[in-house]
Amino acid sequence: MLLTGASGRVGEAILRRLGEKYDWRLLDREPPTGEPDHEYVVADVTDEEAVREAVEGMDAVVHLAGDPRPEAPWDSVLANNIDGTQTVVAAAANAGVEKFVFASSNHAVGAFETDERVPELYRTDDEFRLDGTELPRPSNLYGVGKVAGETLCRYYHDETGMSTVCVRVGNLTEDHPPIDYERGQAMWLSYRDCAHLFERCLEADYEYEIVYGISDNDRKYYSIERAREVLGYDPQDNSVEY
Ligand SMILES: NC(=O)C1=CN([C@@H]2O[C@H](COP(=O)(O)OP(=O)(O)OC[C@H]3O[C@@H](n4cnc5c(N)ncnc54)[C@H](O)[C@@H]3O)[C@@H](O)[C@H]2O)C=CC1
Ligand SMILES: O=C1O[C@H](COP(=O)(O)O)[C@@H](O)[C@H](O)[C@H]1O
Repeated sequence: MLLTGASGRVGEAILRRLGEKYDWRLLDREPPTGEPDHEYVVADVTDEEAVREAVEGMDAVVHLAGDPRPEAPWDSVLANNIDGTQTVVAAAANAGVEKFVFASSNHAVGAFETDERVPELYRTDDEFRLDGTELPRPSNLYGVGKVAGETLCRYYHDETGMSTVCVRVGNLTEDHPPIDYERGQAMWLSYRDCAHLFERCLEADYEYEIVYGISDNDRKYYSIERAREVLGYDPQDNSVEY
């Protein structure tokens, strides 16, 4: 399995629980901080030759690398998130990789959080839900880049049949949900559920999917039914318990 952006937070959550389970090849533009437990490629995801070599022989690719900042400027979104994703997904599809898992974001649909809907939307008794079938509605240029990534995944799935899942990740934090932040609590993804969700993305059978990546929070405006149904996602954590 190839894991891009392996040295970041999502990579850490995945490797902490799934490090032993799979034969990983890690890729990041930052060198490892210590002696890595797995093969480690230092490369930028916009480097076509390095990416072509990195996907060789891989059954699956988990693509996390990119600029994670909601306020990321366009030049960074364009290079790291759009060009980078195109480079990785194209290389994977051309190399015959079977499964491609893309870390999309809540910001692909963040503009559904209109002034009329918030803050009630973030609370337990509100019934509004996004389920992945809605049209994209990005809240910033970073979100636009994630929508582009989802569309690239759709295109390469249709071109080559590579199974592709876009996980609209909520707010990943370690140990407990964000404090004094209702939005973050409604879209909390625990480290444990994060690893489990990506594991299901590597194990389940699917064609092209968009799912939400959050824990089973009482307060939520993202449905996790599709992830349950198609991937067998069975989250254990809930921000209400903190
Ligand atoms: N952490 C979260 O709550 C959320 C994360 N995501 C997405 O998940 C992915 C991972 O996010 P985090 O782990 O939180 O970010 P992070 O910043 O901790 O990790 C990203 C990693 O990607 C690497 N990277 C960035 N650009 C690169 C490039 N051009 N080539 C090679 N490596 C590159 C960085 O060196 C870093 O190690 C990102 O795509 C982000 O947009 C989406 C929603 C929420
Ligand atoms: O996509 C992302 O979303 C989370 C949550 O967004 P926020 O605007 O509520 O903080 C963010 O923490 C993360 O850095 C980003 O990659």
